[in-house]
Amino acid sequence: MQLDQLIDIRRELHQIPELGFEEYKTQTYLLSYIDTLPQERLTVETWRTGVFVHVKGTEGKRTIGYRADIDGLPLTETTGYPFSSIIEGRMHACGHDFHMTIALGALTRLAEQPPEDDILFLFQPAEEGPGGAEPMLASEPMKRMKPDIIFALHVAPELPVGTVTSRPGLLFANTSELFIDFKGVGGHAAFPHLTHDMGLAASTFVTHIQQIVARRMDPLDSAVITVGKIEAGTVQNIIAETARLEGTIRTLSPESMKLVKEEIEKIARGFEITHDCSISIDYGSTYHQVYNDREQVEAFQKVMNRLPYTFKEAPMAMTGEDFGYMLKEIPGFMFWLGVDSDAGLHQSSLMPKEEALVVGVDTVEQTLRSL
Ligand SMILES: CC(=O)N[C@@H](CCC[C@H](N)C(=O)O)C(=O)O
Repeated sequence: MQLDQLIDIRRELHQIPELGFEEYKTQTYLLSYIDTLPQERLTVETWRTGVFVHVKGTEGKRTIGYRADIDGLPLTETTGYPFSSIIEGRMHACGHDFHMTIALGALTRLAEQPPEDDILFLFQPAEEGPGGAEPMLASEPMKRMKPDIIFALHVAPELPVGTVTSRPGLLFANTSELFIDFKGVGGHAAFPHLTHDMGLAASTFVTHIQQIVARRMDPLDSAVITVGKIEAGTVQNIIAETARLEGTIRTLSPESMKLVKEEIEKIARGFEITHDCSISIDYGSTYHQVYNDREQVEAFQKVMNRLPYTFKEAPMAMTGEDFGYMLKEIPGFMFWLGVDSDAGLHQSSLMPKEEALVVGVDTVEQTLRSL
């Protein structure tokens, strides 16, 4: 499969980003592309808005799994691409258009020239939230076709095209979403002493919880608490009766996640007294850490040594990935693929270099044939 064909697919997928478990157009696109491939060795099954594609190998002694996530983000694109998102307020700002295109490219090559092992492609919904990997793993088709080894990639804007990185052990963090609702007494802007301002409570809370990382965590450990959305009040001259914070917690171990949550809850109890309000906390979805199997990363490195690309050891990152749930049950690994973009992941001007698509397809295809 040539670069120009991959670019066409990527651009078509880039135009139709959809949120988790709403990937209807994406699923239709994937199915109609897969339908154009030689079908002799393929079994295609849908699962919710995702797709499983099983490729029957010539020997079929093992099954190797490859997972591509398919959802977009709630973000308005500012790339200025002529093939920008046509879906209002949605963007492929985490490279899942690349992930899907690379999977389709590798699938095309394997459908045309069969591998020895059976291969299972998983086009997985809802990686950005609420999490598609865990339910897909528990699904009936997955139980029936469960791979012996599994891997996945993620685009890396900070790496040059042609560079691939990974590491044995911990690659990505434990994550937990964080939703905090404040309820107090609002009122007239001119009489603050008669109210309990939830705008003030929530904004102070944001700065207070940062002290957990600075003063409650072991400095040799690490954590991130990010509040990505703050909402309070209705108009400029009414003191807010309610406020809501939305964020995410990242830690290097499940134990540290427990600690951070306990500390947030302690601060919330204190705030209920000092700000005379009630606070409720919901942790939304949580993702298990991405922990790479040493043996599989070493096997992957050997594959990379045979390809005309550069393999380097990756540092750990505080990104989260629900692929961690798959790696908890199936030995395997995740790797970063360099795509060289000035703008980073989750930025509205992310512009990965399309030459990286071929690097991705070569890497995935050769790894599926040789692990
Ligand atoms: C690779 C990547 O960017 N993944 C997301 C996963 C989000 C998990 C969840 N919605 C949360 O925010 O905790 C990330 O933000 O790291």
